[in-house]
Amino acid sequence: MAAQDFNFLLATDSYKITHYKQYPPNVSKIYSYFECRRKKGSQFSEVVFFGLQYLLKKYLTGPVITEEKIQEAKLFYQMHFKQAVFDEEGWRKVLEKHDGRLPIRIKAVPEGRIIPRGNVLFTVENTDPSFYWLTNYIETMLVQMWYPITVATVSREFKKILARHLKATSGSLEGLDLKLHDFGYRGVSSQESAALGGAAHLVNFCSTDTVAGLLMAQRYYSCPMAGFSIPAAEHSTIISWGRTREKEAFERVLDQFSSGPVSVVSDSYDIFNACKHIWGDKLKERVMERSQDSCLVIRPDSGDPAETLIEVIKILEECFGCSLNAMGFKVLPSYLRIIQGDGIDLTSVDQILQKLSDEGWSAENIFFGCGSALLQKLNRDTLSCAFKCSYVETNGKGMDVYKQPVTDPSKGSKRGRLSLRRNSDGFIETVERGAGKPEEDLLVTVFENGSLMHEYSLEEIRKNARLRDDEMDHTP
Ligand SMILES: O=C1OCCC/C1=C\Nc1ccccc1
Repeated sequence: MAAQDFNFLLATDSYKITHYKQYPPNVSKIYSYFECRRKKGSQFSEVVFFGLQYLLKKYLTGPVITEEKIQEAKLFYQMHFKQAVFDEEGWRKVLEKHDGRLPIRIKAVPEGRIIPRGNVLFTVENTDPSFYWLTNYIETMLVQMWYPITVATVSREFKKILARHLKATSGSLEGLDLKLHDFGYRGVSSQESAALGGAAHLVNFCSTDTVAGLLMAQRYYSCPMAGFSIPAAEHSTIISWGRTREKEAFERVLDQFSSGPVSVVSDSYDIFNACKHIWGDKLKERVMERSQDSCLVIRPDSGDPAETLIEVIKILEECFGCSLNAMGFKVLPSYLRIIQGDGIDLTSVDQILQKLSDEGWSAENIFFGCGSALLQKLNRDTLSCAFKCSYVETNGKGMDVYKQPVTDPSKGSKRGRLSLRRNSDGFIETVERGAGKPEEDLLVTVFENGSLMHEYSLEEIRKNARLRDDEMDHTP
C-alpha cells in the first residue's frame, strides 16, 4: 500500500499528462509491453525477471485515485504547465466508475524466470475503453523495474562465475549460495533502491548485509528470513584501539564471538604483517582452537585484489598449512577463510578466481562481498529496458503498431498483441501480431482492475532462477 502522501497522479513524467489530447479520436485500447531489448555483443544474453510484485502491491493495487488527489493534481499541473491541461474529468471518471481502482490488465512472466533478451516480459492494457490513456500513463513507474531486473541479472551472472570456479576447483557446489555477500546498502541512492536491489540479490544468494532487502523479501515476497550474515569487524572497531594495539583489537573480536564464524578486517595498517605476525603468530593458538563452524574470516580491504589475495593466502599457508581436496586443489584449514569485499565486480571476481586456481587454490577458500557493482553500477541501458505500444483499437478495429527508426534499427519495437512461449526446440520466444495460442502463453495475468491476481513467494522465485546444469559445469 502506498504511503498516505503518495499521489499516483503525480507519479509520472509531466508530458504524459498531455497525452490524452494527442491520441487519435475513438481510440478504445492502448496495449503496450516491456522488454530488455537484445543488444549485439552485450555481456548479458538473458535476464532474471524480478520486482514487479512489489510495485503492484505498493503503488497500483486498491483505490489509488481519490477526490483529494485529483484536486491536488489539478492545482499542481495548472501551476506546472501554466494552463489547464490536466484531465480532471477523465480521472474523476476512474473514481466514479471504478472506485479509483485502475482499469488495467498486466500480464507478466513469472518472477524469477530466466528470459533471453529481446522477449516480452510483461504487457499492459486498459480493460475499460474509456481509459485507453491510462496504459502509457503508468509506463514511468513500470519501467523502473529495470532496476530489480538488472540487479537480479547481474547477481546471477556472479553466481554462474562462482559456480564454475567452485565446481572446477572443489568438485562441488556446496556453499555457493553464501559465496557473494551484498555490501551495497551504503552505495545505493535510496532506502527503496536498497530494498529492491537487496531483495533482487537474494533471488540468487542468501548472504547479505543489506537489511532493507531482507525486509522487502519478508513484506512483499513472504520470506521470513531470506538471508544471513555473521559478526564482523569494521575499521573503527580495530583502529579505535590505536595503532599499537591491533592484536588486542583482533583478540577482542575472537573473545566476544568465541563460537560461530567471525570476520575481521585486517588491512588497517599492514594486512601482510597482520596475517603473518598477529593471526599467524601472536594469536595463532586462538585461531587454531576455533572449529570449522566457528571459522575466522580474514578480510583484506585494499591493494590489487588478486595480488593481495595470493600473498595473503601464501602467508596463511606458511603459518597454518593447507590440505588438498578431491580435485587436488589446496584448501586452508577449515577454521580459516578469507573474504574479499573490495574492488569486486563481474570481471575482477573471474580474474581473482582464475589466478587462485592457476596457483592451485580452491575457490572454497574465498568469499566475496560486493557493493556498488552489485546494486549501483548499472542503469536502464545495461539491459536496454524499454516500454512500447504495440497494439491499438480504434473505432472497434485492432491495429498492430510499432516503431522502426531508420536511425537505429535496434530500437525497433514488437508489433501486435504479444505472447511468450517455449517453442518445439525448447527455446523461449515471443509471438507477435496476436498469433500466439492462449494455452501456450507463459505470461500470467498478475494485475487486473486494481487487484493482484497472482502472487509469487521468494521460495518459488528462487526455484525459477536456479542455475541450469550447463551453466555450472564447463570449466572457466
Ligand atoms: O566482513 C564481513 O563478513 C561477512 C559478513 C559481512 C561482512 C562485512 N560487511 C560489510 C557491509 C558493508 C560494507 C562493508 C562490509
